[in-house]
Amino acid sequence: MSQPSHCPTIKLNDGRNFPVLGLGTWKSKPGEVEQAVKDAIDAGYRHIDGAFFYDNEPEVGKGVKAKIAEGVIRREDIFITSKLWNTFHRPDLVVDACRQSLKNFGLDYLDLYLIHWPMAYEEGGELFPTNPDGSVRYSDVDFVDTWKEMEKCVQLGLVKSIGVSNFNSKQLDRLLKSCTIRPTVNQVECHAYLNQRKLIDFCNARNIIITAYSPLGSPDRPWAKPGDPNLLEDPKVKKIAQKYSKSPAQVILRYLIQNGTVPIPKSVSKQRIVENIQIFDFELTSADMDVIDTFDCNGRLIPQLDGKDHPEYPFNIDF
Ligand SMILES: NC(=O)C1=CN([C@@H]2O[C@H](COP(=O)(O)OP(=O)(O)OC[C@H]3O[C@@H](n4cnc5c(N)ncnc54)[C@H](OP(=O)(O)O)[C@@H]3O)[C@@H](O)[C@H]2O)C=CC1
Ligand SMILES: O=C1CO[C@H](CO)[C@@H](O)[C@@H]1O
Repeated sequence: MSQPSHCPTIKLNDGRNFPVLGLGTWKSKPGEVEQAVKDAIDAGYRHIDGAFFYDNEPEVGKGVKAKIAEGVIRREDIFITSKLWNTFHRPDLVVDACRQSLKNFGLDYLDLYLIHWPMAYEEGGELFPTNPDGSVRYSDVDFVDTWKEMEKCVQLGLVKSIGVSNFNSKQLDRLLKSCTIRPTVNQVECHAYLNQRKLIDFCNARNIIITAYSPLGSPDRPWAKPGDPNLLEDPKVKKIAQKYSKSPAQVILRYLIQNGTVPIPKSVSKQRIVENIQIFDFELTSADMDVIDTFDCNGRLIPQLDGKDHPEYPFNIDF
């Protein structure tokens, strides 16, 4: 392999360094994700985005530990994120859920632990507890109470930083009013079709970093239909890419970086993993940024419709 790329970091509001690009792992299967993690570390990635829900934490952990054993990285060189799933929001379940993710990875601390969604689902059974009519059974646990236990995970030394995912501005404001430890990150869907300008400004003003999930438009999302718009095939993106001798994915990721967000593209292909980190050697002009800005169309691809009737469903307001 060629020389690994160097990935810059930004500071979280708790003073820790956060690599500005990470490897996504949703849909990366056991059997392929361990190698993907190893390839990513060899390519220079120092940030892996995981979640209990992705059902692959043991394999992700194997990849990380193999690279530590080889001496390529030390534990403190890599930033590992996991997320608390919706069925574990009840305060008595949070610390144990965190310990379970640690056990899955085979690690003794996480760098970042996020509340995956603001909605709580009924505890104690399947990840999507369903009624006979297919609707999900909700729980009325308040995420503010869940957050207190996230803070406990920090106090216990299980995690270094905590944050949220899929929270809207109102939910963040409510959390900020009652927290002791402020959320460092809000991980949300963010790409050129949903550029999240207002939420980015809102979070920046409160020193919260936006992690951009589905940054490439999640072309492998299970519900994608033939004919759905594909960001990577957009002729305007292709034209910009040609100008810089870069790929459409590299242009799209660079756009997100220049917007101050932290993209976490998923790939299990070594070639694309390498490609996706080769974005720190060029800069899009403001004219090219403006062209990509015009794509914004509230094009939400991950609507989590099973939660849509929950009082804390985050996508019923502007941002
Ligand atoms: N907090 C949350 O609720 C959510 C978090 N996430 C996180 O964000 C990550 C990324 O989002 P995700 O939805 O997976 O989608 P992405 O936008 O990262 O797209 C992934 C898809 O793009 C392909 N791809 C990757 N690189 C390239 C490239 N250079 N050129 C062409 N195709 C490419 C991948 O294929 P291949 O693998 O074959 O290369 C895969 O099909 C997730 O994996 C997860 O970690 C995602 C959704 C929700
Ligand atoms: O991270 C995620 C990946 O996609 C899932 C299916 O919609 C989401 O529930 C989850 O937020």
